Amino acid sequence: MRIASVSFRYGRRDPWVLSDADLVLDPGDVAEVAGPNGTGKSTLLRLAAGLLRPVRGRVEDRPRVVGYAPERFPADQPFTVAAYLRHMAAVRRVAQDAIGHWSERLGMDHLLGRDLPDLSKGSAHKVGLAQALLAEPGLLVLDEPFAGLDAATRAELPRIIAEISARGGIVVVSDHQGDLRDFPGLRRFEVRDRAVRELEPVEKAGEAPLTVLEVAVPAVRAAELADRLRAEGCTVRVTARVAREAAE
Ligand SMILES: Nc1ncnc2c1ncn2[C@@H]1O[C@H](COP(=O)(O)OP(=O)(O)OP(=O)(O)O)[C@@H](O)[C@H]1O
Repeated sequence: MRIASVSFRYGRRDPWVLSDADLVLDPGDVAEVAGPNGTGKSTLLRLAAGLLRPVRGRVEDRPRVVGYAPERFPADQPFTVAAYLRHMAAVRRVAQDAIGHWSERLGMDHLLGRDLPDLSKGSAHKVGLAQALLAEPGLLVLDEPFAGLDAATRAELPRIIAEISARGGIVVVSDHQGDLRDFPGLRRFEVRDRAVRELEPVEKAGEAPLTVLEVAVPAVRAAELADRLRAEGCTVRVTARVAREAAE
């Protein structure tokens, strides 16, 4: 699948989020999309999934069945989890057994009878994942899938991604927390300055000896810098604020 010279802005008066962005993904690829906050990761993912149309450029050879799980599942809908998933299975022409399969794997059997608006953020997120997985997607797009997940589901998700990749599916994940960093063969991309560029594979970076660098930065810049360094493949630990004199 190819994102070919894609430019996108949300409205005529809005700034370009992406400009002439290119990305080629092959069957079986698992791609992590990183980048500082607000640079366009979610936008790129929605363009890849076909939920947004490029203003310029094209998305070519997108697999026919696409699963997309948004960063925030819109839980404000008057259904139970089971009714919602039954509806999604019907829309996607998937056998209803798929619901039981995915609800078990995602540890959400106990949620099936609950009303969507009553779910916690993490539980709603699982519903978003389940609906994305129902139809055996050839392209699975997950926006921050690990955020708010319990430990068991966090551990299960890379296994699910590996299975989709093994049958030739493409998986695109924005992963702010780096949960997929150890995923074998992971391709890493960064969205920055309206472009998409591929980063070094983690294995290569992992072969080099490590140095621990202590850096004190103004508190307001900490999150952005930490994100940027994580996108570069560094391990970042943010510690408490210190008084300026102590830092010097
Ligand atoms: N529906 C929208 N309408 C107008 N502008 C939008 C819309 N969605 C996103 N934007 C803008 O597009 C830019 C890219 O947003 P996007 O959500 O793709 O970034 P992101 O890298 O995923 O951010 P984050 O890390 O915070 O999730 C931002 O400036 C954002 O304000």
